[in-house]
Amino acid sequence: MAKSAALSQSTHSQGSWRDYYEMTKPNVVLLLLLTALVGMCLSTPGWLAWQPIIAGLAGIGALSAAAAVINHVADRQIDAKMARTYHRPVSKGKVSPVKALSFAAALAVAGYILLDQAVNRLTALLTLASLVGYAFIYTVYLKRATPQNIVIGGLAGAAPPLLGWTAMTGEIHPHALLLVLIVFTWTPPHFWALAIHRHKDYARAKVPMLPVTHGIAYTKTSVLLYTLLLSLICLLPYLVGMSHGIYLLGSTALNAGFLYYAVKLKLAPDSETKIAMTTFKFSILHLMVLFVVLLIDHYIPVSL
Ligand code: HEM
Ligand SMILES: CC(C)=CCC/C(C)=C/CC/C(C)=C/COP(=O)(O)OP(=O)(O)O
Repeated sequence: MAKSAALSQSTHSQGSWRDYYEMTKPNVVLLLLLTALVGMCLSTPGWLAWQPIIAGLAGIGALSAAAAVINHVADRQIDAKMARTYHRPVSKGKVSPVKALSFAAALAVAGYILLDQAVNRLTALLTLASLVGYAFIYTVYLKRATPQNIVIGGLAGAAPPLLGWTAMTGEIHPHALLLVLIVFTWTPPHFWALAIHRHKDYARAKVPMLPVTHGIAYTKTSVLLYTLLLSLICLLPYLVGMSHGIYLLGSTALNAGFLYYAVKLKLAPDSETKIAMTTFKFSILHLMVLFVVLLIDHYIPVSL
């Protein structure tokens, strides 16, 4: 379903607010903000002041959204070749690259100034570094260069718990890095499950994602091994005394679920990719509930 013709630069219309909203990848940004909020709450024993929470989330959200918009511009040719993405506003020609980049610049400048002035400079700089990591290092370079693109590039998407933590304390704490490590390890099985389902898309667009370069069987094994690694890493918050009983039980149940799907995926025939999509969807539920459980456990510390 190649739609390269849709790239025609002469057909740009105004683009509706919906197009601009879609370019910010709102669902992804919402989950990123949940992980940032949990980083904020876990940084401090008691209740938090509202002002840095609101300013921190607005600033991190604006810079994340800006990164997503830049991704739409940088990837417009790739997106136009894939069934999943050909309808995106920039690849379809509904919003011009210049307008999209102006929107991204406005979001990025507003977000940076907000973080720098109303939160702290460390958080502003780390969030800007995450934008550069995702929008430029991952999107422009790694994505086209190596099947390890999302492993390395995943660091930017994993940063928000640390950004939330530094927003509250102004310091980089090992516990915050542990939360980053959890999201970092979660990213490969999250993405490769989808990439298995969409491997033909990526092959057509000549993007060297793991299922394209190393095959479906190897990618399934990688999903399973990273999910196993994730289950072990998720034990660390309990083992270092950062989290308690509710977290141990909740995270164990969630990781058992993720492992169940990863094993089912590995055992399914390579031609059957529906289970890959189920695994991908579960990965999103997994991370969302895991961070909610971290939050509940922080305020209700039950000893086990
Ligand atoms: C380099 C790292 C990552 C890659 C390559 C990646 C890739 C993807 C892709 C290709 C999709 C499908 C989007 C679509 O359906 O059009 C997706 C969906 C999603 N991702 Fe990721 N992801 C990454 C990191 C993250 C992180 C860190 C989070 C949140 C903490 C996240 C949250 C989500 C959510 C919530 C969706 C569903 C979006 C929707 O339904 O609109 N992802 N991801
Ligand atoms: C400031 C900060 C925290 C920045 C991080 C921003 C961010 C939106 C991270 C999420 C990662 C993500 C959705 C990758 C998919 O990109 P893709 O191009 O591989 O997927 P696509 O084909 O769906 O566009």
